[in-house]
Amino acid sequence: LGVAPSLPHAASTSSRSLSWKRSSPFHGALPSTVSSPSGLPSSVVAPRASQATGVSAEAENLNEKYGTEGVKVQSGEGGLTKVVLSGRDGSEAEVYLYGGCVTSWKAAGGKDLLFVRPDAVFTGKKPISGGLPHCFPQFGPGVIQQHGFARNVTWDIASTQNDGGSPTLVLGLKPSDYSRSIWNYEFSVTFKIVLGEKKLTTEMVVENTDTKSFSFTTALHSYFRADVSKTSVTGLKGCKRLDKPYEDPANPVEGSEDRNVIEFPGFVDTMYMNTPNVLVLDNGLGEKLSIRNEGWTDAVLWNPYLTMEACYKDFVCVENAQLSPVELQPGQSWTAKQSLSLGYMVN
Ligand SMILES: O=P(O)(O)OC[C@H]1O[C@H](O)[C@H](O)[C@@H](O)[C@@H]1O
Repeated sequence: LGVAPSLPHAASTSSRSLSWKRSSPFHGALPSTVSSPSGLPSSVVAPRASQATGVSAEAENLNEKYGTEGVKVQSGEGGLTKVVLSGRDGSEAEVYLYGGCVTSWKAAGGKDLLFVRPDAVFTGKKPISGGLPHCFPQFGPGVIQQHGFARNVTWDIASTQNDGGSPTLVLGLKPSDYSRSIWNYEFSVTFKIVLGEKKLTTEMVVENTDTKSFSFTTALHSYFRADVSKTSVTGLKGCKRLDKPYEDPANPVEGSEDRNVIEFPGFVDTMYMNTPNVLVLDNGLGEKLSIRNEGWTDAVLWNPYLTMEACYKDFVCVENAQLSPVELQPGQSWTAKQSLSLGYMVN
């Protein structure tokens, strides 16, 4: 980011608490010594589309195997494979296998409720910055790369279905040489995405398939389209908060949230602990979303303000998170659900 702009803070602060390492040798793009997350040369990460159809053979094969009513596998941006979910009512969602990332969700007749940053790249070499990216097995900086590796590996399609008109996609993530080189555990993660009427639900299950225990933190780093000058989040009053100041992110400042309605007048990077099951996001564009969770214990609000001058006005991140480490013994699993519902449309 070069020189840090001087930023006003939305956060009020009291005492200092946690201290951790922000920089990581893996931050951002993949390390050059690793050929690709799958262990393949990086040139084959993004499948080439056939010149005749514009659809990669991989997408065609997957579509043959998994395509069903309202679930189609296609070539997306950069030739990366995506799954398009289409509801009978006209709603739609898009999910990239790279990162297991939901990049778009539109209710019938509406605009996208999610946001993909203009600097997002679809090369299969860098996480997709936008939509609902995974932070697993680590949220934020720490002993491994920022936000873990799940957002920069290609997930598999485990199954698809359409029950009662709700297109459903289940993705799976298993260990690879790449993941073991970073985090040497055997695990299975599934991520189920169900498109409903004015509703998008996800369910993440992490299972320890190793013979030793492991612990992890995680988050759904959800980017919502917004007019940040009119955006607010409610539901966090009374929660313990940890603010990461832009100038000193390694030293989050502890406090308690006293606002019922939280706005975004400046740089915001705040972790909230033990949050309630429902937060409400008013995106300032005439839409209210309820963000319901089961199993996610915490939440994060983020807006980069002038550090991303080109787009900060157009989105906020409201992230369901599990910030205190979950320890799983062999055979144990952890489940967390998120349900996004469109409350009403003014326009
Ligand atoms: O740029 P990324 O690695 O995607 O991370 C973007 C942001 O994610 C989270 O919200 C963190 O709390 C921030 O500190 C971080 O800057």
